[in-house]
Amino acid sequence: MRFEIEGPILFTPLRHGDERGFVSETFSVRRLEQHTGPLSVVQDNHTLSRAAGTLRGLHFQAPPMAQAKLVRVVRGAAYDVAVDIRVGSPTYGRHVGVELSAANWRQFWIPKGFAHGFCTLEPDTELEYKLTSYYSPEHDRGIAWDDPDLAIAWPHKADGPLLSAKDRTQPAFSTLPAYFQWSPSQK
Ligand SMILES: Cc1cn([C@H]2C[C@H](O)[C@@H](COP(=O)(O)OP(=O)(O)O[C@H]3O[C@H](C)C(=O)[C@H](O)[C@H]3O)O2)c(=O)[nH]c1=O
Repeated sequence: MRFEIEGPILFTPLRHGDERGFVSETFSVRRLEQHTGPLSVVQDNHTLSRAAGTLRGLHFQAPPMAQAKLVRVVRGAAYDVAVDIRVGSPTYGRHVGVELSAANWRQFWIPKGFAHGFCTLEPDTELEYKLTSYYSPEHDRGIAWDDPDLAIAWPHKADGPLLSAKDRTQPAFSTLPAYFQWSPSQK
């Protein structure tokens, strides 16, 4: 599935079931490259968030260490969000939000030029996500999860999400430098 915002892709790999269970090709470069163009995955992350209502985001890495991400939930469920931060994009500042879960088996492709975050919907939620550039703390950047200009309807609890100290103090979207430029031909 594609969205009004050009770039993000949501898809569900097949699960080949039999009486033992199933086999699923959860990652295939040749299949993904048909939609994303040339791909070079260099890192795989696995995160565990113990409490439902844990929110990690909104994060991205600045060029030249910008990352495209392929996200899936292997246990539990999460509301996963990608925000268009490509200056000049007709959908600049708008976001796509999707529910990813071990049950729905969905995967979410988030190209470079997007900030990423998720809020868990169940306890002990685990995500695995593939990255096209290595982690670089010096290039780690963020935007406030609750920025009014982004107006993301996070499914956190009434008393607010569980956040890292870093995520409690991320800058406002309006202060974001032009890290990414949009171009019509971009995949
Ligand atoms: C992301 C990352 C973190 N770390 C270390 C650095 C810290 O010692 C510890 C926690 O890092 P941080 O608080 O940045 O982790 P998250 O809040 O989950 O950050 C991630 O959250 C959102 C969802 C993202 O898409 C990014 O991958 C990333 O920004 O793991 C590493 O060693 N390698 C890594 O790739």
